[in-house]
Amino acid sequence: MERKIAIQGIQGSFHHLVAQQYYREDVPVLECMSFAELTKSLVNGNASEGVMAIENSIAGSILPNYALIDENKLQVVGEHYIPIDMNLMVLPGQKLEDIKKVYSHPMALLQCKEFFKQYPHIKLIEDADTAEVARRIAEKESHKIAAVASKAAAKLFGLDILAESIHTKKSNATRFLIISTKKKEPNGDIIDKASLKFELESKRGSLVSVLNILRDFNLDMTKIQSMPIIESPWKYSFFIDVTFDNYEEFLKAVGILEVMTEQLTILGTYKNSLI
Ligand SMILES: O=C(O)C(=O)C[C@]1(C(=O)O)C=C[C@@H](O)C=C1
Repeated sequence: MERKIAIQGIQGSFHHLVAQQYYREDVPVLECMSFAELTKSLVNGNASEGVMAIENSIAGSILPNYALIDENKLQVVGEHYIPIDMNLMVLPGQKLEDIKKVYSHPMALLQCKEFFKQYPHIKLIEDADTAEVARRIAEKESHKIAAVASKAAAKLFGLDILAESIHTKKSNATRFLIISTKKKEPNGDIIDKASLKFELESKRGSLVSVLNILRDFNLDMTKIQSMPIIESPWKYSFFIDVTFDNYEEFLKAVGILEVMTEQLTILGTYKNSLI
């Protein structure tokens, strides 16, 4: 039997949408109610690959997800970007004036902060998943409560959309990683992006030296994220993404970075999906 793809949330969530676009419309999914549960399902072998949000253009990086990938020694085997459209939805018949509480995923609420400033009487409550709230409202026939979720979720659970596209900037987008316990199998895809992690001694110019190597070997850094090393206060590890045209040059740069940095790990090499 085909193994499932782990997603955060349920059908109708943005993770589900990504799984459908990245694999195929009817891909079998394993619904997980937290990112920690998602990574656990991969480690336990209950899913073959997972879809995990890593950064949103309005709300920023999901820092705990860097730690989850690192701690569980997972590999990044792909990436996918989607525009995110947030909608306020309710049980049919409810009006905006009736709404007292709105539940959604914390990243979703962050993306709609500006919209809710107009309605200070509405309480925003963080929940595990956008679509799961929509399903709960429908199943329990909850009044005075709304969800922030995708249009697909409203359709799936028969809710009415009270306000469309309520995210702060119209260009809202989220980057998702495709993760696995195994390295990417060659499947004919071009490999032109990599995610790396390393630690640096707190020494003048140590990060600049790394950046110079990236430049010298024609690697384009698309993202840098520092993370505190919890065992050593005020010491940081760095997660970087680079794109390149020449895989050999990438390998040469890695060889040098191995000497210049501490604990260099290749978190994955895969196809760049940002056009
Ligand atoms: O709750 C969902 O529907 C999700 O897929 C989670 C999630 C996230 O983790 O960032 C996915 C994309 C959006 O940025 C908002 C929420």
